[in-house]
Amino acid sequence: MDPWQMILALGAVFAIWRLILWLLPEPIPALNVDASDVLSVESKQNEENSSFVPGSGSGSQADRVPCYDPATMKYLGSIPVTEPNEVREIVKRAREAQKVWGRSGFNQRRLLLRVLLKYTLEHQELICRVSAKDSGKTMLDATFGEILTTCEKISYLLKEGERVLRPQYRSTGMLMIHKSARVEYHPLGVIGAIVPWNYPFHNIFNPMLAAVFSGNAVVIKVSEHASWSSFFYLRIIQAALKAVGAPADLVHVITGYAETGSALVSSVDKVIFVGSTTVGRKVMETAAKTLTPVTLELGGKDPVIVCEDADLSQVIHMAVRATLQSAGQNCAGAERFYVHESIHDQFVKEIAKIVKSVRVGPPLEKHCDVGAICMPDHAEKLEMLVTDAVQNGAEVVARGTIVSAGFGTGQFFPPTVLINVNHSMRLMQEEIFGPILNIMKFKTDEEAVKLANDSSFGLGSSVFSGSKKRANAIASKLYCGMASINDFGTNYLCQSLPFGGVKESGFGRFAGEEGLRALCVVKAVCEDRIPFVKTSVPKPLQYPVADNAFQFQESLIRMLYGLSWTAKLNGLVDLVKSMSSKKVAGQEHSNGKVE
Ligand SMILES: NC(=O)c1ccc[n+]([C@@H]2O[C@H](COP(=O)([O-])OP(=O)(O)OC[C@H]3O[C@@H](n4cnc5c(N)ncnc54)[C@H](O)[C@@H]3O)[C@@H](O)[C@H]2O)c1
Repeated sequence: MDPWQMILALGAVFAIWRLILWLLPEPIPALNVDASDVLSVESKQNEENSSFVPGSGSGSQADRVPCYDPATMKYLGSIPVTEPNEVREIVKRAREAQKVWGRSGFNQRRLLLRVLLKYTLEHQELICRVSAKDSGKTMLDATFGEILTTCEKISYLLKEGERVLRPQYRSTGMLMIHKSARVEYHPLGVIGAIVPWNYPFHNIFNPMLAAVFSGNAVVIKVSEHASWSSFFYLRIIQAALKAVGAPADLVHVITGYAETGSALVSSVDKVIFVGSTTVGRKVMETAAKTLTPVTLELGGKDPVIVCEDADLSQVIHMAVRATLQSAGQNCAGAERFYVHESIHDQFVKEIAKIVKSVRVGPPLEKHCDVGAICMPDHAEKLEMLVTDAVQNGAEVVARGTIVSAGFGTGQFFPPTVLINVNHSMRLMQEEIFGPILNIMKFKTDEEAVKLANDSSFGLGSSVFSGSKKRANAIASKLYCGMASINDFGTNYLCQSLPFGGVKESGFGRFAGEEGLRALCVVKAVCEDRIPFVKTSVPKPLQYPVADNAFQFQESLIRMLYGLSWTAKLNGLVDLVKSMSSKKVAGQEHSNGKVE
């Protein structure tokens, strides 16, 4: 065999080996996560059957967070509050862990995500059941908001995360043509995430996945209204960290109230706050003291515009899911429907028919379409908003049925359809966060845009029309962070897209390239591109500067930025002249005297 044949044969063996490696699935460790505490709650509850009365009874002290199932009001136990000094200690530990993790390669980070994906896929039912117990949602709502969203996020990070975080080369322009310019994305350090209760699993996994993939540590403050599930979900993450050899202190979950959240804001390198506008303002105030950067993902009042040429058979079902998913407790839920007057009655009739058939109740005990309202007293607030609207001229055209009798004393609100609403009503101004479908008529596209923009929020939006051109034209005029054309909420399932709002819906973006890079120190780096070519200070500009230094600089600027070739040429001629001038290089000043 001659040397060339040898090289070719070796090349072929190597290529086949790589192909086999590529075809064989990478072994992914299976996790052994202890779920005995969350699983045993049900049998314990059946024995004790203890109901929880908010503000009283076991575990309602300030140093414990009482937990209960909002669909049955059965007591689940209590979780200790993380005190501010403990928060600072936890952040310190996370900081040490991050120093190690920050040096990890993308292969290890991807393996961590694959391990988590495998566990999630194999334990969908358990994860959803635990979430349903803690937040009162149905298993179906949990598969959408907890599992589907999390799997999509992992899938995006696996496919595109490394590309997004790799150094990005930028143009230099004529002036710096001898340079190479790039942006590097380095981990910020410790990310603090303060999250609400509406999706207990996803709200922990969402910031955690992005933070650890970008090389950060993360400390997540969960809501006092969904703390019970958090330690089980944390155990999944801890088991995954261990399986891939990552530091145990990389991810923490803390529990408690405002004081705990405040302590986190002032200890970390960046805060992702997901919650109400009122608390978002407080978080920003605290962050201002330490100049901690914040991303605020706040409330919404998303409009849905339905034009007369829309496919009604599609829109109807979309509209109901957009309002009833998780009993309407979604930041980007449909809160205002603007329907063209020519199809208004038909739209209302079909929506009303569906909503009348909807059953509301404890989702783990009875077959229901809609689960509980998580926050105590919120069902009463929803009823009060409906009453206020009716007193001001609105009409209730349909309500769902509560089927909870005999199955618990949970917090339920029947899905409600209202027409004849207007913007003077509280229900069209405030974030509802419940299963209420408000429908208003519009005549022209301009009117629809005006109505949709008449809100203090600006998170998501939807436009339905048979004409894509028309729908896009309307969507482009909406002042908000996200728009779905002929669909609802799909932006969040395209994890390549940034998620976030304007006005009282907050600022900064989560998800997508923007969200991932927002967890990084964005470092601009400039270096020589051509070997042996360096920047040197031209003679006239060296200290002590020449008398004609200004003329030199002025000619240079004209040469570089002149608006025509003749102007550039003129600049060049003057530049050469100024260089050859006798007054170059501060010769008159060389004795150091001022003349
Ligand atoms: N835009 C989004 O991505 C998004 C997603 C989900 C929910 N939300 C919004 O969340 C709200 C519902 O959730 P919620 O009722 O749990 O919100 P919330 O604002 O009452 O609480 C959110 C979190 O902030 C903590 N907190 C309270 N006071 C604090 C303080 N002073 N400093 C620091 N942290 C503090 C809470 O303990 C909780 O963990 C709705 O307005 C909804 O629109 C927004």
